[in-house]
Amino acid sequence: MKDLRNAPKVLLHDHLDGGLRPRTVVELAEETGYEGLPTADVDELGRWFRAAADSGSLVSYLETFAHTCGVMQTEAALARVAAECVEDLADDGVVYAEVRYAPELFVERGLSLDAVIRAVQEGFTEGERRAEANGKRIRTGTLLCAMRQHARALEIAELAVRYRDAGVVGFDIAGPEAGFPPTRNLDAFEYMRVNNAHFTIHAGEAFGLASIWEAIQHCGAERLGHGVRIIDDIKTSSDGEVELGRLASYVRDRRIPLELCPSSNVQTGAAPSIADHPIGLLAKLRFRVTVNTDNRLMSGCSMSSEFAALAEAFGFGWKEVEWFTINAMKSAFIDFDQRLDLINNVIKPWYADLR
Ligand SMILES: O=c1[nH]cnc2c1ncn2[C@H]1C[C@H](O)[C@@H](CO)O1
Ligand SMILES: [Zn+2]
Repeated sequence: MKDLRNAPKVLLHDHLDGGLRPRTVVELAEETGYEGLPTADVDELGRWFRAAADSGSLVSYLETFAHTCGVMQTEAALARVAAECVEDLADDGVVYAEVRYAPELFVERGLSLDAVIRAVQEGFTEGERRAEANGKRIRTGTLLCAMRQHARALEIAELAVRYRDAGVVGFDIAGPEAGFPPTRNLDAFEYMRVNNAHFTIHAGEAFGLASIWEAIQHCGAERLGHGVRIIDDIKTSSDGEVELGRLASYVRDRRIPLELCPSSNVQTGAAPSIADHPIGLLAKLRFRVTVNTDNRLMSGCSMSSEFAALAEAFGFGWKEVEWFTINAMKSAFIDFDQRLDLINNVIKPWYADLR
C-alpha cells in the first residue's frame, strides 16, 4: 500500500487545536507572547506533545491542549492554524474533512465567539485555496464543539446554526467524559434537532455503554465520537460465536457511524494497542466504522499513518481502505447530493483504477 498518501481519504473527526505543526506552536508562542511552552525547540516540542498525551487517561491527555489553545488567542493565529490544517490534510490526500474546535477556548484575550469563528473560516478558505494552487482538491466542513465541563452548549449550538451557511456543518460536545454525561446538554441537542441541524457526540471513549446509550437515545446523536466502547456490548464466546447486546445491535442496525481514532484511543487507554483495537471486530461485523486522526499533533499521526498501522495490524488492503472511506463520506454532515458527488466522481474512480 505504497500509495496511501495519494489515495482519496475522508476525515470526520479531527480537532483544530490538536493538529498544529510543532513549528507553528513555537512561532505563535513567540509572536503572541505565550510563555507556558515546555520547550522552544521544535523537534523536542513535537516529542513532548506525543509523550505527554501518552498518559493512559483522557483527563491528562486533555491537559496538553492548554499549550495549543494558549497560542491560538488572536485572529491571525487562528486563521494561520486553520489554513495550515487544511494544507496538511490535503497534502495527505484527504479530499473531505470535518474539522472541529471549541470557540469558547479562544476568548482569553478578548476575542468574541463570532470573531473566532470568522477567523477560522477565513483560514479554512485560505487553506483550500493553497491546496488547489498545489494541485489538490479538498473540501472542509466545520464542527463547533462545546466543552462538557463548561455550561455554554446551547450558546454554541446557536452559533452552529447561525453559521450553517458559512461553512459550519454541525455540532459536538468534547472534553472530559466521566462526570459530564451528554444529557447535561439536552437543551443544545434539542435546539439542533428542531433546526434540522446535525450533531455528533464524543461518547464511549473514557466512559462506557451508559454514555453511548444516553448520547443516542436521550440526545439523538447522529454519529458517535469514538464510540469504541460499544465493544463492551458484544460478547465473543470461546468457540468464536459473536453475540450483540441490544445497544450494539441498535447502533449497527441504524448504521450509526463510529468515528474511531485508533492511535488516540491507545494514548487515552480506551484500547490496549492498535493490534488489540476493537476496530478489527467492528469492521468484520459491518458496523458503520470510520477511521480518524482525532489529534494529529498529540498522536504524531495522519490519515495515511493510521491506515498503514491498521493495515499492518489487521491485514487490511485497498478494499478496506475504500470501504472505510465510503463509510465516512456517507456519514458526513454535508448535503446528500454533495456526498454522492464525492463518492461517485472522486473516491470510487480512484480506487477502481487500482484494480
Ligand atoms: O478524544 C477526545 N475526547 C474528548 N475531548 C477531546 C478529545 N480530543 C480533543 N478533545 C478536546 C480538547 C480540545 O480543546 C477540544 C476541542 O477541540 O476537544
Ligand atoms: Zn475527539
